[in-house]
Amino acid sequence: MKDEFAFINMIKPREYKQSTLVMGIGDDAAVYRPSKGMREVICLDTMIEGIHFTKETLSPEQIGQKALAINISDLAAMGAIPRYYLVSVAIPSSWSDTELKAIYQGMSSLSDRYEMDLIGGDTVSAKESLVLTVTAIGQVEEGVEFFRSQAKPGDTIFVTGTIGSSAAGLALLLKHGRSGKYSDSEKQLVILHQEPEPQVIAGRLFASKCTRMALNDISDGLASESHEIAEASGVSLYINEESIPLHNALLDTVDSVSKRVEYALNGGEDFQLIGTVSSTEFDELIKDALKKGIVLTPIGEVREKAEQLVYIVREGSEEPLAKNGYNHFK
Ligand SMILES: Nc1ncnc2c1ncn2[C@@H]1O[C@H](COP(=O)(O)OP(=O)(O)O)[C@@H](O)[C@H]1O
Ligand SMILES: Cc1ncc(C[n+]2csc(CCOP(=O)(O)OP(=O)(O)O)c2C)c(N)n1
Ligand SMILES: [Mg+2]
Ligand SMILES: [Mg+2]
Ligand SMILES: [Mg+2]
Repeated sequence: MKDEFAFINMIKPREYKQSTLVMGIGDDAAVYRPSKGMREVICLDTMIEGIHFTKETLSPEQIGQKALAINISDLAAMGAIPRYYLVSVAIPSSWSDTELKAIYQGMSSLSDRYEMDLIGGDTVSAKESLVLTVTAIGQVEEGVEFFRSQAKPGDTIFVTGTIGSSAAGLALLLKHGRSGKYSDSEKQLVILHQEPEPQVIAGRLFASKCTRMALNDISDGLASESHEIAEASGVSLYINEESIPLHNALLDTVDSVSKRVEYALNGGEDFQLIGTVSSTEFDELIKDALKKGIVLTPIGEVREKAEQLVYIVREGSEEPLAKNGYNHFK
């Protein structure tokens, strides 16, 4: 990196997509007009070299794409429409201009698909690891409140898509690296780790159909996210182990049933959504989702608060499920 300002000039968008933008990159701060009847939704997640990725697990494009995707995923879990994002990058000398450009290309290819604009950020040097922080801004209609605290006894617990693939893909990448030789199924798992698709269409469908829903995106694993819902709502969640949807590629690749379940419950980074909603609404929702190509799977039910927050139901017997999963300081 020769010059901070030349870098900013290089990554600066040539044009913006959002009509509410007043000032993008190039002033002290960005300015946009809020939209009537909508609430602003804002979140931030960081990815650090060595913790969230290495040069062996993700390509530079994938690092950028994933850093934005995990933030869009948090917006999706609030039912929001993605609009804007800001990027902070701390760059060590071990990263070339070409790699950095590719990181931004990864972000912009994803943001193009969601019509999001890059409207600001920060560029600093770092000693050892690359640190990439994305702030994402979205909007949701007044009244849509998909908070973790909204689960009620009798609700159906569901997930979008399949769970556990990302962790299985990561295990492969940590062993063989990005240029390892993979079977077709293994390759699918690797891609699911590297290029998660945030569930915006599902979030927006829920926002259009549901009045009350507890919703969370799965970054730390099903066990951890279900604990967050149970805790915030003051209820207990009962999850049927056999109902957890697994990708065919996971079934093909991992023989051990307990390993598959371990990936799904504690692996994390699937960036699918876990929700709870009244069972009558769920019956309608599952059909509406399918019309949009989204598969919702019921995986259990919410009950009155019991001794433990989350139970796993295996062959009819209920056992407490530990809040194991990704935890930065454990
Ligand atoms: N260092 C921090 N300072 C302020 N708020 C934080 C910090 N870290 C996390 N949070 C907030 O704590 C909540 C939970 O964070 P986190 O578990 O990272 O959420 P998620 O899994 O959805 O990304 C969020 O509201 C987040 O904004
Ligand atoms: C090299 C490498 N090692 C381990 C992991 C696994 N991993 C890192 S962070 C994480 C959980 C999600 O990250 P976090 O910062 O907790 O996101 P948040 O919950 O805030 O959305 C997982 C499963 C990885 N992706 N890459
Ligand atoms: Mg976070
Ligand atoms: Mg997150
Ligand atoms: Mg986390």
